[in-house]
Amino acid sequence: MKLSQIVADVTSQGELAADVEISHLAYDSRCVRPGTLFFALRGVLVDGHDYAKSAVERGAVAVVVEQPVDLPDEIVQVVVDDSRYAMARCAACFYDYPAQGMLIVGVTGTNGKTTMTYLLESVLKQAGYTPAVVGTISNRMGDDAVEAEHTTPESLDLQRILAEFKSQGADALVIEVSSHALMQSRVVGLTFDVAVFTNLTPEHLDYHKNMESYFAAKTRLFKEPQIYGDFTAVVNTDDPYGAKLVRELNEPLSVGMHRGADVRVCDVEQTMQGTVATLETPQGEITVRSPLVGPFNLENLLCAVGAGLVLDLPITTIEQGLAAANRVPGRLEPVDNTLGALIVVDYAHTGDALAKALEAMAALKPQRIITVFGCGGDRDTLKRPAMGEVAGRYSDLSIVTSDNPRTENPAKIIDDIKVGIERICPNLAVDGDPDSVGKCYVVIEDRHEAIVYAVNQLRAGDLLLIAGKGHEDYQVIGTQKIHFDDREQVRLALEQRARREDGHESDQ
Ligand SMILES: CC(=O)N[C@H]1[C@@H](OP(=O)(O)OP(=O)(O)OC[C@H]2O[C@@H](n3ccc(=O)[nH]c3=O)[C@H](O)[C@@H]2O)O[C@H](CO)[C@@H](O)[C@@H]1O[C@H](C)C(=O)N[C@@H](C)C(=O)N[C@H](CCC(=O)O)C(=O)O
Ligand SMILES: Nc1ncnc2c1ncn2[C@@H]1O[C@H](COP(=O)(O)OP(=O)(O)OP(=O)(O)O)[C@@H](O)[C@H]1O
Ligand SMILES: N[C@H](CCC[C@H](N)C(=O)O)C(=O)O
Ligand SMILES: [Mg+2]
Repeated sequence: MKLSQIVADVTSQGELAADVEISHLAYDSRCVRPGTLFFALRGVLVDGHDYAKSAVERGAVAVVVEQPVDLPDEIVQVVVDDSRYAMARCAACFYDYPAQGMLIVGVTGTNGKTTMTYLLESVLKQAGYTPAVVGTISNRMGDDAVEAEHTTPESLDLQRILAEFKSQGADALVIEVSSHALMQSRVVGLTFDVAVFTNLTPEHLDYHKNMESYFAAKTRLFKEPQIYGDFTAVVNTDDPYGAKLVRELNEPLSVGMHRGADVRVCDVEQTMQGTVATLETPQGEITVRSPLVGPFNLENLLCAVGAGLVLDLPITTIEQGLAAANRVPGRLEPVDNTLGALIVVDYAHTGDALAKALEAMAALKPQRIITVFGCGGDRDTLKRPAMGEVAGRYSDLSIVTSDNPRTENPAKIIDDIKVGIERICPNLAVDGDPDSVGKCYVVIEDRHEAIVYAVNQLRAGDLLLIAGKGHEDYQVIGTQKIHFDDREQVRLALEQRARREDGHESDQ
């Protein structure tokens, strides 16, 4: 495709020094090959403009830059105000505007996005669509999935992924829109038919600095109709930031437990088997039956109903779609065992998510709650003491361990968590003595050992929550990614315990 065609939306024709043929787009110099148009992005760590020369050495024939760089004369430089915005527009053109003609549903908020995408995928399927799903777990159509690197892909990758999905028959997209994505124009080029705001609680404050900027980032999706479309927003007004957002929008659809919400709960019954709820909506009563458990999932179900209504889907379609939705991998996922305990793996990796998951579990009134968790490295450090405090408050025994330490020292991350947990339980458990359990914690840095220890503590009637990694089948230690799956680790620990106990019995 000619450069002039690709950049037509971001610059005027006359400004191009020459028109060249472009066969590939890239924003990372290491991915450049001959015939590439390279986008220089200013990053948090480095400035892509510093890599333009290296991109050219690898075969880039043109560059999109925010200021001219020192390059050979034959390299065409397209100067724009914002390279990320320009990249999104150019990628949409290069991949032949794959989002055009698709029904597009966006989900933003701190927690519940992935869960919502599974619910909405099922509702859209019920309505006869062939939806693609883009989010934290994977980018997929049905069961055909590619593991995701980010919750929301970089615009160039997103447009390429969408083009592939479209060629395979996708006519709808359900996409998680992270705050990073909105700050970095990753979803520019998509015009939404509906978007949902789930909630906003502290997370990613390393990047956004404070809650107001985080709120501003998340809500850009709803406040820039010239970019993202003039759709009706679905907002969870039980959340204080959701309540603030509805006051700032034109005729959104509010959902919540409270009487003032457009979609509200009249009646609900929740067990470990699922949720049955009757909702009042502007279109009449809806009965929700879902395998999802816990009060927070009722919020997610309300949001999904709201989105279905905004899309004008029949009530029976919404009901059947929600009933058919699968449980989301790694979200309150039970692991079978013969100990008479409930063992659950969950992706809670913020203070609020951990509180919501533990509240849901506490409602089952287990004998004791044992929680294994850590916090990711190279991420918001403020959530560490917050998660520590929450775990301490709800658990009889907390086992503090590593999550994905990435390039940080795991012991330092654990020290940050201890600041919060020690506000609640200043006592360290006496190692190995189950009777020491009672509002206390232990530190076991190795996550495998932590899970083994937790499983060995379990008695009938106990609940074990292993939080933070959910569906992840890896652990990032330093810059290495090793295979690690909490669910597998639990099974291994259960087998080990069973073998040991069998051995003891046969000794007697
Ligand atoms: C904080 C953040 O969002 N970082 C993302 C951002 O990085 P950045 O702008 O800081 O880029 P940088 O690393 O400084 O590099 C600047 C530019 O130079 C280029 N470069 C760099 C080195 C080189 O040799 N050659 C080269 O061309 C880079 O490709 C980039 O274009 O843009 C990069 C290119 O797209 C992303 O890879 C990177 O994701 C990092 C790895 C990351 O961890 N992001 C996480 C925090 C993230 O995005 N999370 C959200 C939310 C998660 C959720 O709540 O679910 C997500 O959507 O996943
Ligand atoms: N509506 C909700 N409110 C609070 N916590 C929730 C809600 N929904 C899910 N959670 C908790 O948050 C965890 C993550 O849920 P989910 O993956 O759906 O959220 P997400 O917004 O996609 O997260 P991420 O930002 O990591 O992509 C769950 O495992 C659960 O513990
Ligand atoms: N999307 C989140 C996921 C965090 C998951 C947790 N296991 C961690 O590694 O911190 C992030 O990238 O911050
Ligand atoms: Mg997600």
